[in-house]
Amino acid sequence: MADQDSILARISVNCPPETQRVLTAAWSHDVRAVKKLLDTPDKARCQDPQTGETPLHAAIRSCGAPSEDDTPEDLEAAHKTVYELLLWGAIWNDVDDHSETPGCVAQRLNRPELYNLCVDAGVRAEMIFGLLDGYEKLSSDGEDDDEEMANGEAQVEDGDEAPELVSVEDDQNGTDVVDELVKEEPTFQPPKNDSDVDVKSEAYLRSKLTYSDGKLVDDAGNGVMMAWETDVMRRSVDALLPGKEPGKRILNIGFGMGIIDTMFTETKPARHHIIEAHPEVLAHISAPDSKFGKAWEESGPEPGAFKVHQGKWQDVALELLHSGQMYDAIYFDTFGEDYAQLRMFFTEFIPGLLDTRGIFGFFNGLGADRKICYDVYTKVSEMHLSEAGLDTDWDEIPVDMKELAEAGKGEWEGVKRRYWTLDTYRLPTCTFLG
Ligand SMILES: C[S@@+](CC[C@H](N)C(=O)[O-])C[C@H]1O[C@@H](n2cnc3c(N)ncnc32)[C@H](O)[C@@H]1O
Repeated sequence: MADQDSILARISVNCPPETQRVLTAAWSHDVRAVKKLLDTPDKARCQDPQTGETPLHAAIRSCGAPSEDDTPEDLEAAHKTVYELLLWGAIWNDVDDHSETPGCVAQRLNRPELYNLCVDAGVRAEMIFGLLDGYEKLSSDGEDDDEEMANGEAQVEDGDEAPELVSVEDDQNGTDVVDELVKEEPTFQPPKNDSDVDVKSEAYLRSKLTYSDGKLVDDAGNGVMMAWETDVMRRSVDALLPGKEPGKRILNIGFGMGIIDTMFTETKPARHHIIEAHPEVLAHISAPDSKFGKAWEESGPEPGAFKVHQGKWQDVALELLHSGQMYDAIYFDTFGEDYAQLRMFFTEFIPGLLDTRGIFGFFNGLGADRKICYDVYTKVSEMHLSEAGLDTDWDEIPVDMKELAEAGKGEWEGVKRRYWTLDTYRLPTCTFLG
């Protein structure tokens, strides 16, 4: 086992004794001790303040890579420990000081059974978040609560902070004010990485964009669209229009560099609608040398058949829905929006806009900066798609990582965030069930 994975390297001398006890029990797969120590979810979520090791990391890491010394009993004990920790609310995606989640450790050590337990825990957690999200929207002050919670989670760096002096006031008689020394436990500060950049839709739609060298980049340096995705776009067109018969009705959401729209025009559709919201992309579309300007719109088989709808899809698609438009192929690829928006498109728009024999696809970049997140989101999106009455086929496409392997280099030169890190793209093809 590499040094960085040894118990000495992972449980630091600064680790509070209670956390140390849970980590050590998890590390040695002592299921009885783990059960005894875990009496609240907090315990299953404890972290070494220096290494960020959680009991879940410890239980997986201590297995090491598969070896001849493994016995079925060891593996069963490891499995049971991980299961017990998850039962007690251990968090599937906490990262340690090497920016690894427990699932990343299982993947690196080639422990697929433990990796799959982490994926399943991730799916459960994200499905529950999805439900809570839905309920939050019903509450008028949900957003404030969220903000307060986020602010309240400020973390203490390192273990050398001075104990904090707090005043405890007795409200009953208003007189008894006691100053108490409260020793705050040090907490782990996860390392910052480039995937922490949070792009917000409204800010993106106001940002300045640059088209250059096979890239569309916003003013914060985020890659909005990149030429390396051309193969994914080609395969998406193949999946959406098998046989490439002319005369299909196509809706594409998000123009970007116009890569997929150019491919769609080659199939000679009867209707080709594009929805785009960014003013600079729209200016690019209507520039004199654009293939999608006025002349293209006027070249459609009937007025309005070829059209760039200006505005956010949330508004435009609603109008299309209300006016009874239907499509044989719909593709969705926006930028700066969270998964909740995509899910809303699945459940609230696809059933009305897609012909019963139509095909829907989307750019599947969900969680693509970490394999376990990608695997979790594949399952979560498949479940939400089936809620919308859709059956999903996933086609695995190899991605040539030669020019994509290192942040800031190759294709990523001039791009802040490496939003893709995986050598396989999972392409979704969705059709109505039954
Ligand atoms: C990743 S690019 C699309 C790339 C495209 N598939 C191609 O082949 O070039 C995303 C596009 O979605 C647009 N967009 C982002 N949010 C949007 C929204 N709410 N409504 C409509 N378009 C949006 C962006 O401005 C951008 O042009």
